[in-house]
Amino acid sequence: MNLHMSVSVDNAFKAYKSQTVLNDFSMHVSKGVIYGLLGSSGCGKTTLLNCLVGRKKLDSGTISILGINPEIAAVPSTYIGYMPQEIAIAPEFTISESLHYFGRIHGISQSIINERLVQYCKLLELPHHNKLIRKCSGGEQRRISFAIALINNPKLLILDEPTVGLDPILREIMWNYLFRLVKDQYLSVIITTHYIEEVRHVHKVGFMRQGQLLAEDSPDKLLIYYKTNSLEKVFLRLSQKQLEESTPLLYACEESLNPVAANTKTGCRSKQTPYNINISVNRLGALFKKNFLQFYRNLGGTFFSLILPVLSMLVLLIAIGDDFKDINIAVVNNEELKSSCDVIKTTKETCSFSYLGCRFLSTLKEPSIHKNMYENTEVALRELEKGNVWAVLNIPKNFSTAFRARIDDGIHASETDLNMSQITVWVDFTNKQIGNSIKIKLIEEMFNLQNNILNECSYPTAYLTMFDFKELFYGKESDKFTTFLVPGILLTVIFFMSITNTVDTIISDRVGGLWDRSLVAGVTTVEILLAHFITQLVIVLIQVLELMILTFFIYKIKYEGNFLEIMVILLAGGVCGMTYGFFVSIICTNHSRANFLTTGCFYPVILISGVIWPLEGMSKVLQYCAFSFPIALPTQSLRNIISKGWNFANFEVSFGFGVQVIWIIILGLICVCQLKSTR
Ligand SMILES: Nc1ncnc2c1ncn2[C@@H]1O[C@H](COP(=O)(O)OP(=O)(O)OP(=O)(O)O)[C@@H](O)[C@H]1O
Repeated sequence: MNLHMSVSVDNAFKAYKSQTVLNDFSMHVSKGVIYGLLGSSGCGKTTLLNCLVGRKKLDSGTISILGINPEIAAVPSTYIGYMPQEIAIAPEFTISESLHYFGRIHGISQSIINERLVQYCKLLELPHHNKLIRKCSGGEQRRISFAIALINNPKLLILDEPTVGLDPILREIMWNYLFRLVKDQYLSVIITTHYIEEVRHVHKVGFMRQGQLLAEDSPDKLLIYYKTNSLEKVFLRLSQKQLEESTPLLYACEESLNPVAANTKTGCRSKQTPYNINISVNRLGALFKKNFLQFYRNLGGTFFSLILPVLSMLVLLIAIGDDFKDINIAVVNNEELKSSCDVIKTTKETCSFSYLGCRFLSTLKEPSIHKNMYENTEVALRELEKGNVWAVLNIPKNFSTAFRARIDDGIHASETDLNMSQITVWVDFTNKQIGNSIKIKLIEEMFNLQNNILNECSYPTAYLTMFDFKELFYGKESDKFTTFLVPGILLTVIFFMSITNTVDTIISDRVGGLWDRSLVAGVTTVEILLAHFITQLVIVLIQVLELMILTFFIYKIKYEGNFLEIMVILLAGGVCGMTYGFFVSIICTNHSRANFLTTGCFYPVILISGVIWPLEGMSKVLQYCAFSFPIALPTQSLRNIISKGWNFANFEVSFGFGVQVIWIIILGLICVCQLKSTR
């Protein structure tokens, strides 16, 4: 180990799938120097820096940072100050909150952070410290990012293109400050830049091309060696030489011959660092504050999380499940003139077999049925054909007398009487729900009319009645379709809201680089996941409570079972959605992919999970598929608690809950494994 070395990289290889990005790369940075890493776009500079700070892992080769091999032991995060290429600060933070967030992660006291905040604001000409990051200009954001890299007074500063977007005066200020830090604090700096002449005065430059280091030395020595006055020309000459020789070429100063480098051309795969499960209250506190600020400063997200679930449920409760209204039907009453029907309204109903058509029609009332009287069946049927009515009723001429004959003569009734005592109905079944509702309504009303007449005449009512429907244990005939829908919709709303919230926050952090920057600053993956988990759990809890208050207390949907058990199933649904959200955020690298994966599973889940249509109406294969989904069986559990009053002691309830727990465990494990293997 060379104690004068700040960073040594030896024989590094790194590939993304088939593309080799670092190809036998070696580089050496002494303590107390500024090292300018130069290279064309896409040559692997950022990849190298990511490997140095632990964001990525080498496929083979060795890295030593301040004498520590990060493959063997973690480099203390307080040693390194890191400014990534992306801004990597939460846009919802203010400048002050950004510095406090990273300072707190590094374990720096509030008073010191405040001191440094004042110092950096002055030095880097930052706007007022209460200004939101999203309202700062690109150059301001870059300077804030630079200040964050300095907040922990690091021994090694790694800066990925820090001067992009800065005006020459600010660039000058930044460079002067770096030279002062190196002089005063014996700090080492690795800096990448596209502006080659910018590094003219650094202590050492490294030229990188196609994953290899072409040369590293002081700019002066390189200029003398290549007999030119421009570093740009040096780079061009080196590049040409590499093309001509097409073999690794290294013009190296004596430092590159250090013993570590010479002895470590192992070519073996890097060892995985053990998964860090340390949890610090300080870092968790910083993460919670970050999550809270991101939540409440994001008005759209807050609205989405807290108002939308209630709105969705409200729409369901108002729009679905109520009885149909104003269904137009056409009626042809051949029995009597229309005016005769008015007579029976004032006539006391006795055992009289007259105007039965009118009596039947008087039971079909507004608001559900709207009757349109016609004198002629052909005209009525034409209305059905035109789609103006949903059904046509034709009451025969001798309906009442034939009805009496049917009752009196029983099986001896003539065929004519049997036919004449039947009302012919043509129904438009293109809308199954409406068609069936008309059918059921007509059958029910005819059943009531028959019973009334038999009662008036003191005949036994069982005479014409083949079924005696009774309500016993569960459910009432008067229960609306909403009662069936509520459990599934509650679970689905919670499940998908939870997915969307989780995906939105995590992907934003990952894409913006904040996740990785926090890791480099010392936060562990477990802490990030735990902080997200607890924050999301609080949001899910609020969502569950507002949905339950709306459904069961404001809209007064009856629930037979235990309120707390309903809450447990809904919370588990939320956690299930959250773990699926974690999974989506980990495997997707951007918002649009995550959206496809989230919305892509919405319809299959909602359609085949028995939320809208009973599972019994599906094929067996589909039913088994649905059972494995995180919504189907839990919906049945919830339905059993709400409608039947069952509890967790009942297998039908606990099994659905078990499915949720299994989903949570499996998805959680996949997330942890995926996070371990993605570097
Ligand atoms: N996660 C990734 N997956 C696949 N390829 C990647 C990934 N990250 C980088 N690359 C590819 O690796 C190569 C080197 O990328 P890198 O960002 O390290 O280059 P760079 O030198 O920093 O470029 P620039 O100066 O433009 O930022 C590029 O071709 C890039 O497309």
